[in-house]
Amino acid sequence: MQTVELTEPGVFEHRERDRPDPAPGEILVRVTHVGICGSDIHYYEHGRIGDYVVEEPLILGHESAGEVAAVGDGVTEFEPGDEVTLEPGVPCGECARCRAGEYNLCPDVEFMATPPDHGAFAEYVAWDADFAYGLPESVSTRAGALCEPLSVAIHVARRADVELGDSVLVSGAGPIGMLVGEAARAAGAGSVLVSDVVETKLERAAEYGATATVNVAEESLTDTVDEFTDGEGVDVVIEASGAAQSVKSTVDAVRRGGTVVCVGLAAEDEIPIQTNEIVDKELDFKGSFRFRNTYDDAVSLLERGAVDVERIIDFEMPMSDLTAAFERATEPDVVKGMVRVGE
Ligand SMILES: NC(=O)C1=CN([C@@H]2O[C@H](COP(=O)(O)OP(=O)(O)OC[C@H]3O[C@@H](n4cnc5c(N)ncnc54)[C@H](O)[C@@H]3O)[C@@H](O)[C@H]2O)C=CC1
Ligand SMILES: CC(=O)[C@H](N)C(=O)O
Repeated sequence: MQTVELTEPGVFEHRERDRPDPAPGEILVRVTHVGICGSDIHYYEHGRIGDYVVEEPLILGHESAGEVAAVGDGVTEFEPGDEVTLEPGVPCGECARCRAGEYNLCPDVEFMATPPDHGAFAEYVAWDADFAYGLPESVSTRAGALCEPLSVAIHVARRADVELGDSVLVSGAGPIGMLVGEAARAAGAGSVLVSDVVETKLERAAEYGATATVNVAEESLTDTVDEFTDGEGVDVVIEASGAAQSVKSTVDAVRRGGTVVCVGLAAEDEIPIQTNEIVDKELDFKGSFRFRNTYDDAVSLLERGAVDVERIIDFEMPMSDLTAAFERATEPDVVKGMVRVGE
């Protein structure tokens, strides 16, 4: 089968590998669509993310969907021809965090496209059937591939305990911020204010349903939030940019007794923050990491039309042009690039 592998920063090589056989409990999936994630771009440009270093050729891509080509022994829930989306992390199932149900925090998780685990820019992937989810006819594999970033967003909305009518500030209008806005609305948020520093991203956020937007490179976030909430502060802040200034400003933007959830990953290891304000305002200040138990709900949101992931996709290119697709995905206006695998 054809694969595309990152051999060094900025270099993809097209290679032939043996098609995998599905082991007992696995399905073999003919991959049709893979979204390009910011982490794929980071590996492509830098060959590493923190301690995860690409030392051997690595197949990137973890936002994937396709068609079942074969099933391994013991798999009864799928048959060849079914369309599926793949949850990219398979946890150990045995550690304390897995036993507690927090499997997204498993230290031994095998996560696609995270060295040394390969991802989905390949014609076929053999994957644990328990981490595959059937797509109904109304949900395409192109949309189904984006159950992954949608899952990140659903988990964030759950961590934030978004309640009916809540005012929510989402910082960062990349794919995660866009989908967080959608998940917050689906959870009942009354209003969603989106901040960014790129005007075109804010225009996209407004088209996508943001109640209001603020360009924090040009306007004061505090003044906008005050105006938006009559000086109260928002009920929930979701930090989805990873920008240090944005992380710091969460504490000012949220109301007393409100909730801040950080999903963005900062370039810095440490960001100074007003801890006394967190105490004085009695904030719930949380992180959100990947997702757990979200895929069924992500598929259901797409099936019901409650979330439209198509609107964040800027382009689709074939895997045979993966370098061009990655270069295009780095353009500042682009929110999400999609790769078509196979015919
Ligand atoms: N915790 C988790 O499980 C996950 C975390 N991430 C992280 O979430 C963040 C968002 O992911 P993507 O949307 O893919 O990234 P992205 O880079 O596409 O989007 C970030 C957005 O933030 C904007 N931004 C930059 N400075 C800003 C500021 N001061 N205020 C407001 N917005 C600002 C950028 O213009 C951009 O539109 C990244 O840091 C990523 O690493 C992504 C996936 C999972
Ligand atoms: C979930 C992601 O998008 C990210 N690549 C990660 O490794 O957590």
